[in-house]
Amino acid sequence: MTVSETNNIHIQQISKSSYLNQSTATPTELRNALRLHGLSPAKVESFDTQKKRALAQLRSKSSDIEKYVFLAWLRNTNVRLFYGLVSDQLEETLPLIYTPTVGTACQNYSSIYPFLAPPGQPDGLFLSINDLPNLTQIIQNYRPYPQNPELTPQIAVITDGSRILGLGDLGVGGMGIPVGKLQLYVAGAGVDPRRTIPITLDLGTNNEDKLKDEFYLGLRQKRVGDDQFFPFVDAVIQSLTSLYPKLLIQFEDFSSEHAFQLLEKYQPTNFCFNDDIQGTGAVILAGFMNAINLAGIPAKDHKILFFGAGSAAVGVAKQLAAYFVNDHGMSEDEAREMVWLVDSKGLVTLDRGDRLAEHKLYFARKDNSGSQYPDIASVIEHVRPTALFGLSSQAGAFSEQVLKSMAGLNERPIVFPLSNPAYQAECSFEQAMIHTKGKVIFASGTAFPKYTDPNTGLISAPGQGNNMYIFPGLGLGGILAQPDTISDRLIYSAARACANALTVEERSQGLLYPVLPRIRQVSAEVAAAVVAESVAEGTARNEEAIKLVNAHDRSALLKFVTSNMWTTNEVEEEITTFAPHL
Ligand SMILES: NC(=O)C1=CN([C@@H]2O[C@H](COP(=O)(O)OP(=O)(O)OC[C@H]3O[C@@H](n4cnc5c(N)ncnc54)[C@H](OP(=O)(O)O)[C@@H]3O)[C@@H](O)[C@H]2O)C=CC1
Ligand SMILES: CC(=O)C(=O)O
Ligand SMILES: [Mg+2]
Repeated sequence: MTVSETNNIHIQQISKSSYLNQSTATPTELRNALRLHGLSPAKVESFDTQKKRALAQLRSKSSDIEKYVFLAWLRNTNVRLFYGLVSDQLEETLPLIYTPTVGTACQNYSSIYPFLAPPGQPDGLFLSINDLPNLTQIIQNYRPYPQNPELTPQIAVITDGSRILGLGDLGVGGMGIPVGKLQLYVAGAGVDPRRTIPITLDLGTNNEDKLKDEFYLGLRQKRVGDDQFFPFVDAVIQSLTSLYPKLLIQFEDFSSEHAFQLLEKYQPTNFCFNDDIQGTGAVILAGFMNAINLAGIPAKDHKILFFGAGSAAVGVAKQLAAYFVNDHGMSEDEAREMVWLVDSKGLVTLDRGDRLAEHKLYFARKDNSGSQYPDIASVIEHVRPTALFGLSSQAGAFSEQVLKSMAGLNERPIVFPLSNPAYQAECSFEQAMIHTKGKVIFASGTAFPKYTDPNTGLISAPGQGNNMYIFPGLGLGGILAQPDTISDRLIYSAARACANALTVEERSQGLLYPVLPRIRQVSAEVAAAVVAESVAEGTARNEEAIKLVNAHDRSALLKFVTSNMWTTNEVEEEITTFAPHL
């Protein structure tokens, strides 16, 4: 092929590239040099004008799902404009690309799918059980940015759609979650969007409504059994890691038993973590560290009740137990006894008479003297908790009576209804404020509006205890340090960094988590802590990172992290490489 033929291919690719094409903001000289002239109207506008128009269009949509579709289309046609808009308007756009709207998008995924992405611009990578013989080839088909074949993927978020937020089994509709999480990696931690792969494994669905839906786009069959599930996941992991040896894999929204089994299997040997178990564990530990300062009760005097005993609850419980051991000198048994779990049958005890799932055994109580506590009210009376965490997907489970009981037992009750999306939360911020007379220390999984006290006019802001404050920074730290595995120590360091990321002003406002517009700073702190811990435990392989950590220069380490964060400016820099004479 001649040089001019190669250039022609590049030029055609640029005009079609969602990454490089800046549309109406492309300067005239570039339009001429790259033969883009005439492919958009004559006016050359600024990036700010483009963002202003996009925001106006976004706001003109009448429903959140229309806004989701619009934003997905924008991301799949103009990456720079999408991330520019999202970064400028995080508080407005995050609830659209992430929880709560992503939940609605997953529920309706098969109906909206054709409108999310133009042909040839995949929304993510779909791997079905029937693809087993050709996985390696199919994974390589995922090339949304073909003009940069050397940009190997750095992070994959993988789901099988079996437990999407608190909405259950949504089959291939689960794709919205890896897509949403990876957008947070980019917007929240500056991972290069071209180096991310959202993956949904299609192993069937047990959702009868989906199986009956004529538009459902996944395999129309029940989920495969464990005899096929585990070998298939294994084949996917093997193919991914043989193609991309440095790829970090984030497991997301697998049903709880599979989530624990996959983590147990892959954590010791593979570069991976489970967001629902470890990411949630770390973010709630961070919020709890800050909450106990507000509650004014020594850590050792807390009694922590979990409503829900799945991957998220047990993940958080384990992280809290590690905190009591590491930071408060408790023995493992003492730390374990700080925790009570409630599942759909009531307080989890060893002698309840049913066969407990493996992941519940560690925290199952044996001090119940044969008594059983079948509902939340009786458990609260029995335990007298200082902190109540909801990870049950049972909307409204923290009733007026429950909230009043918590307020009766505690000067400052800690109540975290963490289930997603908002309408699955165990209570709202408003309910918590009203029924505890404003005493509550609160965080929820999905953001709730601020509460204005009708008598005093005082405005209170709720915390958002969502793993989004951990996984982007944890992933970036992992990518930068390059250990072979993500150890428990790295997760713990992420939690501590997140807790410490509050500014003096945020602390004085009684916040548990930093405000959302600071998510990149938080991710930088988390990533720096992960890099430092990786060096300390001797697993980091990035020489520059090792040198910086060993020099004990925190600001240099933070600078190293932030200088590795992708920004929309990189698009402008890259496109000019195609016209070096300009
Ligand atoms: N804020 C955040 O960052 C995160 C929030 N989450 C949210 O946590 C929730 C749970 O996730 P996960 O643990 O993976 O899901 P699971 O479905 O595995 O767990 C749900 C748990 O709730 C229990 N439960 C169900 N109904 C009741 C009831 N009526 N009374 C008491 N307990 C009940 C279940 O009991 P049983 O075991 O008996 O079935 C199970 O233990 C989801 O809504 C998810 O969105 C998850 C990750 C992160
Ligand atoms: C936030 C999240 O990961 C979940 O709800 O599953
Ligand atoms: Mg999740």
